[in-house]
Amino acid sequence: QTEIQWWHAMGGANGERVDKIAADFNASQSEYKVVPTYKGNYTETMTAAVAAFRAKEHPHLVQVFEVGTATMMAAKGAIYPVEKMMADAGESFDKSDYLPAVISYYQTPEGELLSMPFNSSTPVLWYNADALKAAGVEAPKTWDDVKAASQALVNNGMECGISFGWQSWVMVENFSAWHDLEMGTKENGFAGFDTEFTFNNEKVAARLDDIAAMSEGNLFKYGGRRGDSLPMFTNGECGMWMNSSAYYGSIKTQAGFEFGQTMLPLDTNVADAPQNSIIGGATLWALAGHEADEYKGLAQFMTYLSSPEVQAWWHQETGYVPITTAAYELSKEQGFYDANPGTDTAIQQLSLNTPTANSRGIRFGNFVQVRDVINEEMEALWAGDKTAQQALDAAADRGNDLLRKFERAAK
Ligand SMILES: O=P(O)(O)OC[C@H](O)CO
Repeated sequence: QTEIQWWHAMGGANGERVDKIAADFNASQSEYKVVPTYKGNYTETMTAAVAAFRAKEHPHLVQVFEVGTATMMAAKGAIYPVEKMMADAGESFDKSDYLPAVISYYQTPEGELLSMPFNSSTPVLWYNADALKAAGVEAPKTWDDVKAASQALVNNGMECGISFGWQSWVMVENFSAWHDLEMGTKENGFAGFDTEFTFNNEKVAARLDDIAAMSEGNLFKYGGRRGDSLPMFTNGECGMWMNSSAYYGSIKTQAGFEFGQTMLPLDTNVADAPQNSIIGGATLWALAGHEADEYKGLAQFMTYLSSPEVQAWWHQETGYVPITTAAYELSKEQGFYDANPGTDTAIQQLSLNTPTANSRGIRFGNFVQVRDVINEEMEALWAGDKTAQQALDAAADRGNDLLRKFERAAK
């Protein structure tokens, strides 16, 4: 049997689901064996793969989060563009089967698809339906609604109104896309690596200052950089939580209350209507330097993984979006959205309008490091050490240095 190594970043229940996908594929044929290995969180998995490539001990397939795209693209010689890999392996593959919001994020300017869509998400607003009902408020649609609902929740005895995680993704990257604001020049980096950040504008600053002010009386409570604040929501401390649609699986098993999800709130000072949100999550990158026969097995596995049945199952279990139209249609046919209202929020948000240059996505070099910088500066804001403008200006300056460093290295 030919082994195919798959490094991934899915811990807990999602790790078990990844194992099941591999095991089911392995049971479906006898030539190949996919071996999934959990390598830590997204950053750790990506770092491990880069180090392994240098040592020539790299896997065939690695899961990389969306902000690692520019870095992976620049790692010439290390990656095997998935579209080419499928063609070379003689595996039939049609890009148009996949969601445009996902495909467009992972294509070169010439239209070549670099990595295989697998677990794409988008941030949504999760709410404790029981708590909102008890406080006499509806699920919020605007930031004014969010503030009013937070106040009502706290007045009604809750410890906190709202929290969020992945704050650069939710409150800078997606806030910008949702309100059709530019995050950086050169079409958010898609038109070239010689780009500069522009997210330090007064609209983003005003919203973040307002959130910082909501710390008063715990209308807002900060709870960490990734999904760390999930328990604050599921334990019933905060009535609302903004984070990835992919927390669906965890919330379903951990929340002892009726919950719902709705679209990201609109800042009516910035726009009259939302644009569209952008994806997060990860895709699967084939790495170069293995045997042709192994890629043949990998290509077959890619086809299996993208099948409507596997994708619909993964989507319905996890809250990641169905990455193909067929998986979305199958989920509709299976009655998933009727039985679980709100579970199509992510896909609705992603396809709300034709994306603009501001809402297609972002492609910035060194963005994994830039996110650390944005996290640090936002934490200075939440701690009351900086105003939002000061924090954003510092993040943009430090981020621009990282962009220049990336540009120099890519030349
Ligand atoms: O929790 P995920 O997998 O939806 O990912 C969230 C962010 O997009 C990671 O960059």
